[in-house]
Amino acid sequence: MTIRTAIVGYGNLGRSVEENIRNQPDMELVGIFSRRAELDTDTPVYPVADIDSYRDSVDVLFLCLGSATDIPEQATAFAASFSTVDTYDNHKKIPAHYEAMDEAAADNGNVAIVSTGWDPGLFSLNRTIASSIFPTSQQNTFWGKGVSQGHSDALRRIDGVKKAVQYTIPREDAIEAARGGHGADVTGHGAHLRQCWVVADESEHDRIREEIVTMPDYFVGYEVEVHFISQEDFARDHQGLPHGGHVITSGTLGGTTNAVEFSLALESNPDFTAAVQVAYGRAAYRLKDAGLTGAFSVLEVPPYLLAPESLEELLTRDV
Ligand SMILES: NC(=O)C1=CN([C@@H]2O[C@H](COP(=O)(O)OP(=O)(O)OC[C@H]3O[C@@H](n4cnc5c(N)ncnc54)[C@H](OP(=O)(O)O)[C@@H]3O)[C@@H](O)[C@H]2O)C=CC1
Ligand SMILES: N[C@@H](CCCC(=O)C(=O)O)C(=O)O
Repeated sequence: MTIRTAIVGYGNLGRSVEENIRNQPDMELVGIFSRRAELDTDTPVYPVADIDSYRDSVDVLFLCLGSATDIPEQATAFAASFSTVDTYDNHKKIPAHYEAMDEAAADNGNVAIVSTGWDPGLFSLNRTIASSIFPTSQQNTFWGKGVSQGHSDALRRIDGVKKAVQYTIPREDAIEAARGGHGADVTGHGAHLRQCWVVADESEHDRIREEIVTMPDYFVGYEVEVHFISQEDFARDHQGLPHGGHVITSGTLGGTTNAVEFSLALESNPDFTAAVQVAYGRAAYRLKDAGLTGAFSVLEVPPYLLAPESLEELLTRDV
């Protein structure tokens, strides 16, 4: 059995999904759908406007679009025609995204796995598992230092921005406080600096800075630095896409203090995010094959469905 996959949107994440699928034993890549006519790839490229004519030749469509504007505007139309897997990461709006994808997918007999990746994604799973272990717990999430693709995409959607990247920088003292069980006063907003490096014409700097610091969900409430630099400096200093972070949970059980920490250290945020997304693609295929439809979050997908191995093999190897 070969799962016939396709990609919509060919940026950092789309390129990493393409490369990842090449190494999957049970998947093939039918093509890439893009708004742009020409892409630098050997994979067949099709106009996204024609995507519906490929309904019968694609089992799972990977949505590799930006979360700031693309996914809210386009994702439900894709879910009406295909089983999909996305990495939508605007946390406040995930419940509404889930509901919209559920309706679009269920009405058309498809599966939509939403908000995979690592945060949301593997961090979400860990937050739920760790907090379920304790009757009461203290839980803190830290990101970085690294490139948030979601925040960088949001910067690039501002008119006049030619290039942009956003580094999320956590306060080390806040991480240590959480590890010591003293994270109660640590908030996500207070524990991170959002550092933006932007290329734009000088006449636009003031307006762009204002749009960044007032952007809801992404920047409001955080300490934000905005640095305008030249194309040359951007090309020299801001090509890497590392990231990572920690979910730290602690609680007391019968008078003893116990802690759980889940950490990621990623040399490439898109390569890792793509790897998670592709594994959930296998699950999407299997859920649909089992007759299920509608939206699923990572909390609702049994982990064995992610693996190419059989449940019997996993019981022997991993349990
Ligand atoms: N859940 C998680 O853990 C994570 C989630 N993400 C999510 O992934 C999303 C995508 O990130 P990323 O791939 O870095 O975003 P990009 O900005 O690289 O790509 C987003 C879209 O922009 C278009 N695009 C890309 N490059 C160009 C270009 N040179 N010129 C014009 N258009 C271009 C592509 O669409 P088209 O081909 O149609 O032009 C693409 O799908 C983020 O918004 C984030 O939300 C990322 C990391 C972790
Ligand atoms: N969704 C993030 C991954 C989690 C890190 C994060 O949320 C941040 O740096 O703000 C991303 O787009 O890179």
